[in-house]
Amino acid sequence: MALTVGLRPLTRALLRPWARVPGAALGRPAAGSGDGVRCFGSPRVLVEPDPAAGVAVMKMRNPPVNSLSLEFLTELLISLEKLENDKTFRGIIITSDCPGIFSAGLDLLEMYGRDPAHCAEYWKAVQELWLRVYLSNLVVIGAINGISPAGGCLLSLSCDYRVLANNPKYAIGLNETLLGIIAPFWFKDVLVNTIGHRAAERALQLGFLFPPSDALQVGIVDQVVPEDQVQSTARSVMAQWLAIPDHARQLTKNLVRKPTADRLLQQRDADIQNFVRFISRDSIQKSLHVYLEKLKQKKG
Ligand SMILES: CC/C=C\CCC/C=C/C(=O)SCCNC(=O)CCNC(=O)[C@H](O)C(C)(C)COP(=O)(O)OP(=O)(O)OC[C@H]1O[C@@H](n2cnc3c(N)ncnc32)[C@H](O)[C@@H]1OP(=O)(O)O
Repeated sequence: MALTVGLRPLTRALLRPWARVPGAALGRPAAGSGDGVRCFGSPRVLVEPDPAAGVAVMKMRNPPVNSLSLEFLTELLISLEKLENDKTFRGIIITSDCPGIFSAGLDLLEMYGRDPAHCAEYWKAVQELWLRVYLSNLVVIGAINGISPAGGCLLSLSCDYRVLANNPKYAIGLNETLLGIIAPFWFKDVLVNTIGHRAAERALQLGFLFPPSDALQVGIVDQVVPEDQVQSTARSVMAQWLAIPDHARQLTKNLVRKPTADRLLQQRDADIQNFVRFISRDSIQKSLHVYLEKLKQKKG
């Protein structure tokens, strides 16, 4: 899938070929490789390749909470595009390097107090990441090792399979209404596709964040395992998926997912304009302010 990112110079600069990880991560041998295979990535995305298996583990590390800022989204896109275009890889495992947090979702500071042009650029990058993950030709498995609200949940839902760590704190769901905002139609579509219409209707309106047992029951994740088994389980599941011939699996995935993706592809600009109009409203900015203050006060 050819994707073009209409970004400003700052973010375009990040789209240079395959930045190497600075500092300690640079050239660190990939876990379990033992043969000099090197990790690569960018400041916020660490990629551990296992070429023999055809698998790469992509670790998100945008501390403290892996919020999906514009820069982070851009780095994720670069990593995904690189892996997609490298015939070595047939599957990726997306996981977090931030303890207890998979991703806190979209970065509220990219939507609060920003001008319309920035909000538009940000939303375009959010769309781009979703399309890239959702329509990836690779097998994409989410090894969800932390809480995963809103945009973090969308990222998880866009994987082909989700393994969640069994920790009651690791809730997952589209909780936008709790912030006084709404999940866009394509977030909603993916949830409906995953858990069904009625369950999605309740979950979306009430902003449910499902703890692991409920998440499994409703089907928002495929498997719940002890925390120390998340990565190994994701690996075993990957092996099952990779046993299927790529062309057959890819065409089938496309058949199933294309209609959902097309709904956004047919109206991307209108969706951006709608987002900008919505998020710029005084009442929505006030809601975001209140929510951000709550997050601050929680710290005491
Ligand atoms: C038409 C369509 C219109 C709109 C569509 C918009 C769709 C939006 C989708 C989204 O994803 S909105 C984001 C939803 N996310 C959340 O609700 C999660 C909020 N965060 C939390 O609940 C908690 O931070 C936590 C993830 C449970 C982690 O808790 P912890 O106690 O470990 O950390 P703390 O709360 O102290 O946070 C540390 C630090 O990070 C800031 N933070 C947290 N989340 C975000 C975020 N999503 N964006 C930006 N910043 C975030 C938090 O304020 C703290 O900052 P500080 O250190 O400066 O105080």
